[in-house]
Amino acid sequence: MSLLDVAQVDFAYGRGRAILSGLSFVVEEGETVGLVGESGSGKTTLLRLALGLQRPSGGTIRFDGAVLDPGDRSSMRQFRRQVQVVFQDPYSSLDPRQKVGAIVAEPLRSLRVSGDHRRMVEQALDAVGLDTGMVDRYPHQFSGGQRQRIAIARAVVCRPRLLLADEAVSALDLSTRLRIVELFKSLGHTMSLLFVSHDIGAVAALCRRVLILEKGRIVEVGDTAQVLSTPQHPYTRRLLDAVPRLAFGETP
Ligand SMILES: Nc1ncnc2c1ncn2[C@@H]1O[C@H](COP(=O)(O)OP(=O)(O)OP(=O)(O)O)[C@@H](O)[C@H]1O
Repeated sequence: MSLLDVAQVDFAYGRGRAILSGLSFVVEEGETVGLVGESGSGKTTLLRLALGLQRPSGGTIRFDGAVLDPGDRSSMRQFRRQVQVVFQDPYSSLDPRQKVGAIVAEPLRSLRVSGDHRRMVEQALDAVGLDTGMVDRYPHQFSGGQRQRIAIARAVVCRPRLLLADEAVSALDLSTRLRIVELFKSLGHTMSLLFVSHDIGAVAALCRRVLILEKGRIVEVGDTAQVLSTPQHPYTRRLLDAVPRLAFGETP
């Protein structure tokens, strides 16, 4: 049984045009999967469906074998503990009025997780390479890369089984991006990761498998090294030609 199982999913906003069509893929427990596509291809929409924030117009999404039902509040609360997300912008995603400790503890409070929250926050900060003494500081006292570490600490504090990352390194400068990619790599040892990015270099460094999304359809899936070295679909070839290849080291 796969951890996340997206089967024949279609989606449209309201009565609008199809945004996602016939999408099928899985993310296995412990796997790191990249999702690459141009702006507007439907990446964020797909993540919203995987988070249960939107309901598919057709098809099903299963998490750990159970169909995701955004209308079922108690199963959604269980689910939210297991699936967390990191967004692109480390500036707008953190509440400037809250101290780091409160920000990172927020999922523990809202999901009513029992246990020693202070200790869990310290463990999460430690996991993302931040000093635990930073709990009493405010987001504006940190750089973009550190803020993204805070956002990642908040996402991992309740030890999710699946982490969704939506362009989570795209707003960072190159050297910071490399360090955050390394952080995701280390987190990938303890959780599954669906890493959405138009940054093929970051995907190559992080993800063993990659899905290529064009206008809401998956046009290519495969081993990242293979897809990047011998792309089969013309859209993948165009994407690779258009994106500067960054020196991210070896594919895993
Ligand atoms: N709330 C909405 N209502 C109607 N259409 C929307 C809504 N949100 C997104 N769309 C449309 O859905 C399509 C896919 O958008 P989405 O944000 O999922 O793409 P994306 O691949 O994540 O793009 P980007 O990389 O620019 O964020 C776009 O054409 C967008 O205009």
